[in-house]
Amino acid sequence: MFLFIDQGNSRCKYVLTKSVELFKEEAAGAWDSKASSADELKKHLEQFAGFGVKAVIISSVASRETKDLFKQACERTLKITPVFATSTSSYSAKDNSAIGNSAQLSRTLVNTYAKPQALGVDRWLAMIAVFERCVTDFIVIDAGTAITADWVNAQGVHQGGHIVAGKKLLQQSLLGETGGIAWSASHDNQAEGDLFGQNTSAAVSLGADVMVEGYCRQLVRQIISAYKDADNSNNLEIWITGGDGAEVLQWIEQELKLLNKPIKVTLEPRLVFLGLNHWFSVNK
Ligand SMILES: Nc1ncnc2c1ncn2[C@@H]1O[C@H](COP(=O)(O)OP(=O)(O)OP(=O)(O)O)[C@@H](O)[C@H]1O
Ligand SMILES: CC(C)(CO)[C@@H](O)C(=O)NCCC(=O)O
Ligand SMILES: [K+]
Repeated sequence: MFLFIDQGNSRCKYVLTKSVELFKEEAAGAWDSKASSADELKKHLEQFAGFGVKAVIISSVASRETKDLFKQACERTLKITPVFATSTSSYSAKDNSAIGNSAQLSRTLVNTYAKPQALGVDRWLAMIAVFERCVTDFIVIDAGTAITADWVNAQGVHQGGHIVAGKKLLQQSLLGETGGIAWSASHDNQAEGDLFGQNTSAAVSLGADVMVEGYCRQLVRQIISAYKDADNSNNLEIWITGGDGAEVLQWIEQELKLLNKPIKVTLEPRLVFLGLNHWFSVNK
């Protein structure tokens, strides 16, 4: 069995699979990333002890210390040293005629960061997964604790991206960093209000909703504007993943409809895992 792990800022998600080639999920689940003391981590990993795990492959955006803690816990409980995926300067796609790639035998995804490893590995893996499934320009949006959007052209060159705070981070930054808001919110039993908050909790949470909706809609406008002079604006796909992907999909689709732009949008919750699987296929 192979254990694939996506260690995000809030949740640690896993997939167990018998075969890297087929990547069929035998089991999948998640736990809270914050609960990461050595003991708690050990408990989480012990659930895999009876599965005959041969390798542990991990995408982690955690700190060096948290990664080390994970490595030690893995070595103690499963007797396996996990392999951590890293962002690299390029990735060569498999020859895949199923997606219309018979003409271009070698396709390469290019990381344009001056320091390639500085690009979040989850972003890189999500790009790899889409690159393996799409031969046009694409945008990949990962809506997790942070929301990231990355733009890759048909030649495979990363054009850059955005990193924005997701809903929970937006709320935490207000409630955590400003004493007055936290004090006011501490008087709220529950959020009151529908469109506009009638107490602090609701004002902060409804505001965060509008921020995320606004970012998604404006992102679509920015993309459409970038393609306005191109005759190939239909040669663009949008791919979405992450815990809040379904909600982001809704805003993106509404905005595209409003602008009458029939761009193909795909929600694929497993993009980071699919990318991690491709990464492992070439790095094992
Ligand atoms: N079962 C769940 N538990 C917790 N959050 C969930 C769950 N299902 C969906 N979500 C949503 O997922 C969001 C977190 O997304 P995700 O799990 O992709 O983030 P993450 O683990 O922090 O990853 P990253 O740090 O890579 O963004 C939360 O804001 C929440 O709204
Ligand atoms: C932005 C996050 C936190 C998203 O999970 C992650 O990709 C990350 O830590 N990135 C490093 C910074 C960068 O990608 O430019
Ligand atoms: K993620």
